[in-house]
Amino acid sequence: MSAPVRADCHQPLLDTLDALGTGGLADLDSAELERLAGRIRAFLIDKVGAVGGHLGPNLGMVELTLALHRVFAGPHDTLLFDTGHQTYVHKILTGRARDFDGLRRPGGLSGYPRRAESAHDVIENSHASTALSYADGLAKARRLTGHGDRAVVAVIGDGALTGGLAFEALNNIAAAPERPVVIVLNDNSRSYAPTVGALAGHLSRLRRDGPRWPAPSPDQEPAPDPSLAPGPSASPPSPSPSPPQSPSSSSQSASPPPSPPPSPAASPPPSPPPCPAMSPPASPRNLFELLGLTYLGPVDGHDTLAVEDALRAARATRRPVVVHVVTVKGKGYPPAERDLAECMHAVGVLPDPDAPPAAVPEPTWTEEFSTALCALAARRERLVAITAAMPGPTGLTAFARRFPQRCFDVGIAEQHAVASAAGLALAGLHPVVAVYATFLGRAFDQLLMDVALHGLPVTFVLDRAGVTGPDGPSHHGMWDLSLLGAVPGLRLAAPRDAEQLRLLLAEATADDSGPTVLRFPKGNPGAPLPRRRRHGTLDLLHTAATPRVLLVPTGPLARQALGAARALTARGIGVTVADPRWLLPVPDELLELADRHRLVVTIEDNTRSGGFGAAVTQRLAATHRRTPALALALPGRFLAHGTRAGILAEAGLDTGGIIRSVLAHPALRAPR
Ligand SMILES: Cc1ncc(C[n+]2csc(CCOP(=O)(O)OP(=O)(O)O)c2C)c(N)n1
Ligand SMILES: CC(=O)[C@@H](O)[C@H](O)COP(=O)(O)O
Ligand SMILES: [Mg+2]
Repeated sequence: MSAPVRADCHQPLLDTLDALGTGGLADLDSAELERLAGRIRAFLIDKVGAVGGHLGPNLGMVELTLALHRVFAGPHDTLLFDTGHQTYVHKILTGRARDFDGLRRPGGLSGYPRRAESAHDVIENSHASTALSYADGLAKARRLTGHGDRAVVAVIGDGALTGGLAFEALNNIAAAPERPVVIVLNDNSRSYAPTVGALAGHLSRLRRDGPRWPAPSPDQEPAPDPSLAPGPSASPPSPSPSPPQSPSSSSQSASPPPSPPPSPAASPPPSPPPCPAMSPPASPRNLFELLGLTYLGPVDGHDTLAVEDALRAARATRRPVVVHVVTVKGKGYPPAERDLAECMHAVGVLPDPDAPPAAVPEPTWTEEFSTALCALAARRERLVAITAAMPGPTGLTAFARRFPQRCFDVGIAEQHAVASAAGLALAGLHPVVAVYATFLGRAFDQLLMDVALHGLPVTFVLDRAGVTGPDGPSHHGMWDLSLLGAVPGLRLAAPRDAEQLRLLLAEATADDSGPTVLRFPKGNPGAPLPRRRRHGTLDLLHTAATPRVLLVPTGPLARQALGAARALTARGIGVTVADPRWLLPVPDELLELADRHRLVVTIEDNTRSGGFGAAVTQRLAATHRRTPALALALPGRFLAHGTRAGILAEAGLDTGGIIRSVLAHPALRAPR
């Protein structure tokens, strides 16, 4: 899969990586490590800036990942990365530097770990807060299968640690002191925005007041906490290195673990220095020690050797241990470090500073939602909004600024977001839960049993519904219609353009009968799609004197349906395009309209199984209607990363695909 390497400024890095071969990384000295880190950082800025991706998170991971690969030898040892968006350096160190020109592009390098790319990659799911659970399972398996020598290491961000699943795992990991797990907490004090909640406060105090690893000498000032930086600055102070610390608890020397076999990325690490086996201190100093975990840190995450020292000590404890690593998101790239909103968490192609300013882009679906919600909230005081650590990406930033008391960021905690929305609704408010469609799956039980069971008025706004594209299989929002179609009392709408988004949001937030849902994709709504006329609750966008085919698109796929309708009409086939607006439950008028056509074609960017088309087919059958129905949908498999347009076309959901599917249907060949 390696792309042809451009003879470019990164050749020294590529040469260094080639020379490292099997395990040379561990042999580099401090100066060589610093030079390598600088080259990797420049590589990331250049390559990610050219194609887009998670620049901020990965700039913060350079030294930490170098230390990880110097101490642990994958794939014999297992390195798990929570969420996985911060694994570009891991990929560079495991032989994939030459593939970065194709990062997140069709057929190119995934932006997340991918087992097909490397034996060093494990968790492909980009949904946060799962890595500690994998680690718990792996540690149990290693013990049962006699592979206790293979380290289990889980890197989790401070944001992902706010997810409930992470605490479920901690509860289990900490209960088994005999099962070693190395938990590396990558604490940059941010999710997208600054991480919220009591845990964030606790970590902030640990960064500021906690013991350090290594402990500062008596004459050394404690390292400043980058998250406490006063404000925009050229480069928030990174935690300064501090000298080694002897652990606080009673200590006896522990025999160093056997050296693991070499891996392509790292030579067998030198046997760690003898290090005291640690047990929880008599007086726990933090949440982790209260649970019985060994805690090492905070350690300066940009001092490779200090991190390495802490990781070796952690490995030597042979216990479940947390290594608290303090990093700076966007480290080493001032535009990212100065981006106080999101530290360039996820960027598109960075603009060429010498190029003329680009034209003002048209509003996105997210921006249209943001504007519409603020307008409604100004009139309806009962409206409150909830986000799971994504105020910016879900369009709640403006709302939070205008109505700070009515906007709640609960951290990466979708289940809590939905259950707390039930609480807000019980008290007479109307919560709007803004969440990516793919992440709602995590809170389906709360939606079903805490909101719908009680018939509570909560509106879910699902951004990134359908095919998202570059973020790969666990980011496409392609299951919500299947899941939500099963929820009693739930109403779901899909706006086809910005005007419908405004109208449907107003209708949804005015409905207090139970849960309502709006779904729209990533990208821009495009030009308005006016209706020709109403038909009951349906908007007819295209009509025919002698209609034969009824096209029923979901939301913005109306644009593709209209293109197909015009082409089919030109071939003498009468086509009606009906936009139901409210897709679920399937409107009765749609069934009646079907009676007047030879074929009903539903078009949805949801998986075929249990989607909108399945619901229409079910209702046609249940009402004894004979009009054949054809469901055009996404295939029932995980879809690799690519472009949104390319994936939709491959699924036959573009104009040409719709035309081909209609013409191929036998109902069109039957006598008129
Ligand atoms: C369940 C879930 N909700 C939301 C997201 C979107 N998301 C991706 S990365 C991220 C922030 C992660 O913060 P942290 O774990 O601290 O990692 P960092 O980016 O700071 O390295 C979020 C909210 C997700 N991937 N999964
Ligand atoms: C890793 C993660 O879940 C998000 O950062 C995701 O990459 C956002 O993608 P968008 O570009 O669609 O906001
Ligand atoms: Mg973070």
